[in-house]
Amino acid sequence: MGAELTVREVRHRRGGREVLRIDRLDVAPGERVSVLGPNGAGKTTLLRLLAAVEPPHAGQVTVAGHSTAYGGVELRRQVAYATQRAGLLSTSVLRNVELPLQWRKVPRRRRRELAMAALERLRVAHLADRPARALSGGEQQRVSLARALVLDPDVLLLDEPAAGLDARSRSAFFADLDQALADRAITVVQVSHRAEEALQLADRVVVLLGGRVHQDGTPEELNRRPVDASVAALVGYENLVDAEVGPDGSVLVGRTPTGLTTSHPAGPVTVAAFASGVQLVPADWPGLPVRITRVSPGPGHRSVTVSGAVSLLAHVPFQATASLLTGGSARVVFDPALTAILPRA
Ligand SMILES: Nc1ncnc2c1ncn2[C@@H]1O[C@H](COP(=O)(O)OP(=O)(O)OP(=O)(O)O)[C@@H](O)[C@H]1O
Repeated sequence: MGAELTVREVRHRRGGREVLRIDRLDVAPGERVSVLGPNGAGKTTLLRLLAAVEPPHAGQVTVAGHSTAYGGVELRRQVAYATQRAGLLSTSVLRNVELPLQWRKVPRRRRRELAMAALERLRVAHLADRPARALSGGEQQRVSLARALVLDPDVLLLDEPAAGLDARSRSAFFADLDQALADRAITVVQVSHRAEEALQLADRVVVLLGGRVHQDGTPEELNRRPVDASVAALVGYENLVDAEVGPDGSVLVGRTPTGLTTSHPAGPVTVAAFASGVQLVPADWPGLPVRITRVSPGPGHRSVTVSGAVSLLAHVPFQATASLLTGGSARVVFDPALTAILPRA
């Protein structure tokens, strides 16, 4: 059973400056929470407090009902913390994973069995005899996770676990991590500044901005209903457009209807649109009139930038782009399923 984590009225300073201010944050036993925030948002600071590396300057953090202020061996046994750098020792991979078991005085044979099983779970058992420092970044991340999981912790804290991996290795890594965690009710908190990482594995995503919780919801809620433009940008909405809601609920840019409607009251809003939700239609169709300023190939689509009534990035499927030429005219229509209407700050 994973452990419950609680954060209450926490204030924490670094270099004389308050960098974390969280009144309340709870993580239920077995829950998987991602903390998403830009560089410097306070993510690592929060993990360090949860890991009892340091106590908060004010307030309280508890793990399984015990305050981290007192540290303690029992608390450290329950929590595994994989820091941003894999931090492996310059011995063999197997030895790196065995070491925490040796500190716990696990007999040698059992140690080996458990370490090999952990390496197998992360698909790196074939590297057991290799020097740990001579591995690729992705291999080191896997070994580091095997080392964290070998003690069967109640809580796993992960700081940017897939940092430095390419897109393909990243999704393979998360798939294997998911598999490794599948039969365990372990509480997981992972931090990342990339939405595509934060949204994977998570039951819940906590958005941290300037040391404060800005939004707390399911990956679905974050995607569909970011609370404002800063969260929308973090989630990956490429376009943020100033717009107005008319008295009938229609959304206008300038005075031109976008085709979107909303239950927001009349007044200024921001339209957040994924580039894949921006459709370009012929210039004599209804929509926002634009001129195509650039067309460039992207993975599976063309990236098209437009300006005019609105400046936007559109991802247009290859087969639909034959008539899209730089300098040409078009109209923009939004796909409501890939668009969110947000209050304007
Ligand atoms: N040793 C330190 N001394 C002074 N300020 C620090 C120190 N470490 C971090 N900070 C500051 O504390 C704030 C929070 O840092 P933290 O490392 O928790 O952010 P983060 O969200 O994890 O960032 P990143 O994504 O870049 O790792 C930042 O403004 C940072 O500049």
